[in-house]
Amino acid sequence: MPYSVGYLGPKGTFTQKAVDALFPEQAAVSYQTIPACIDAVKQGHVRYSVVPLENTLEGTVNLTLDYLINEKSLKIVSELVVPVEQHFMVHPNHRERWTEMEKVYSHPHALAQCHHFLNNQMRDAVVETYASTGAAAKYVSENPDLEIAAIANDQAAKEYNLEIVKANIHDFVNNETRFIVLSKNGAELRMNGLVMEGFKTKVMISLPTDHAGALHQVLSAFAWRRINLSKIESRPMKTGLGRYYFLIDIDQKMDDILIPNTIAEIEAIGCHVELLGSYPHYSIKQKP
Ligand SMILES: O=C(O)C(=O)C[C@]1(C(=O)O)C=C[C@@H](O)C=C1
Repeated sequence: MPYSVGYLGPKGTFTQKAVDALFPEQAAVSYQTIPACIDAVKQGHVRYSVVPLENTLEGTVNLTLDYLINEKSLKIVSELVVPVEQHFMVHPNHRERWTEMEKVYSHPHALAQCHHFLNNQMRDAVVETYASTGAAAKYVSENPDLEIAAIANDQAAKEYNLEIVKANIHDFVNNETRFIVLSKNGAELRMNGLVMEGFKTKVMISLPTDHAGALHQVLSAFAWRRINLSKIESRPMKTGLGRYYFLIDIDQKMDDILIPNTIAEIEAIGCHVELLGSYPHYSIKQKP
């Protein structure tokens, strides 16, 4: 049955690459911001939404995580890692004079992935953030008279008829972004055309105040059961200085005994535990 999928647009974003790989046959609906994508699935305008969660060079996309923490009605149902290659592009009129562009636009994460290039080759240009790489490329194509450039991917260059004047300007190779699929119905989502690499379960834990060694006890509840964790990070609760949520990725699927018993042990210390999703993960490999 056809359905629609929300993503951080417009056309030509890295999120669109993730959507094309995950949902090649469904209608993709573009939203201008990550919160708009999350609201669209929450309000039932789309069945799923795809948003970026983490990048190799820049780390967590805090906006996504902070929204997710507060959206109790949504769950992560799938995950896809996509290679990220950033290119410097201008309107074809400026092809010969690209080093003289006055402004460079892109998503903050994309700009942060290209520090060396910007510092060495575009030192005098003003760097300005845009809601997405695709939106930056679109703006550059719509303003051929301005001396401006965008950092975006090859699909954006094609979509908006821009010229890539410097390819692969990201600071380090193996640049990848992890995207998650959100839905109201928390059922795991397996993708047909992709090879599944494993399962994850993401939980969010808040510790009791004034409980010495609480985090140690949380981690040991996983450790003595030999449950592998692949990530632990903290985000502010935004209720007072020094108050943080801990987000933990468990390297296996939710089961009937092991993970529920671990959660019960953690809750017995006075922690609050919330399940953000138990889902398969996939990746698109880097080109050799
Ligand atoms: O702007 C885009 O193209 C996005 O899909 C967002 C995003 C991000 O938020 O990290 C995704 C991948 C790249 O790392 C740069 C930007």
